[in-house]
Amino acid sequence: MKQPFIMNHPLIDHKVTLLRDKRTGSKEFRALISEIAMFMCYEATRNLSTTEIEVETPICKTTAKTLAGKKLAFVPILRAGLGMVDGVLNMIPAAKVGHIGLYRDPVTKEPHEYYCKLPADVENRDVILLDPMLATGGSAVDAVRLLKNHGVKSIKFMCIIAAPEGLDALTKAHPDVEVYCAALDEKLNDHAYIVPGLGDAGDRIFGTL
Ligand SMILES: O=P(O)(O)OC[C@H]1O[C@H](OP(=O)(O)OP(=O)(O)O)[C@H](O)[C@@H]1O
Ligand SMILES: O=c1cc[nH]c(=O)[nH]1
Ligand SMILES: [Mg+2]
Repeated sequence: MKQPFIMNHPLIDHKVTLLRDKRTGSKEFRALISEIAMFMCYEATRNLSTTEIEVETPICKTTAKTLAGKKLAFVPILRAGLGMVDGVLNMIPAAKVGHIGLYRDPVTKEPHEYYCKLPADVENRDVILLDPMLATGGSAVDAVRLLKNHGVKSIKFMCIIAAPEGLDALTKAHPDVEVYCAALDEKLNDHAYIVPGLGDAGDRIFGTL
């Protein structure tokens, strides 16, 4: 089983603290989610393969690295995952974007799928699944299953805050998926919200509190 990659970086910790603050309004919240996603994308793409090409600088000809290998797709889990999309696209503008719509039933906490639109060639792409919150893990487990049912073989999951329960569920169900998170919190409360967490990410991004 792969260990989750916890960002552990002062700039990210600072931004996550601002996200947690209940006084942070939607405009700033959205900007912070996007910035954190951009930083995280840097780590999640660290092992992309490169190849040498010839390039002529104003000084001389040389060989230099360029991205090689498979193409990427970002797949946000609606709604909250949408907040991470512009940050990661800032880093990799050529990536395709798929969407998986899931909402968590407020009573059972089980995820329900309501939308799925993926790039036609998704099975040939490295997919980075995006959702700021990994709580019980139900939504992430289902989203990864959906991607695998579409033939995707290489999947990374990027979240901003994870609960130990969600990490456990995701790594048990999908041990092949690498997980990147900005912060690993303490636990879930009786309503399956992350403690201390940041509240409901989707509602805070879209102002639907
Ligand atoms: O790990 P889990 O227990 O499944 O919980 C995490 C899910 O809950 C939230 O979505 P929500 O259902 O609130 O939908 P929203 O993004 O539309 O607000 C969050 O964005 C995750 O998708
Ligand atoms: O703490 C939580 C749990 C699920 N979804 C959220 O947005 N926040
Ligand atoms: Mg929500």
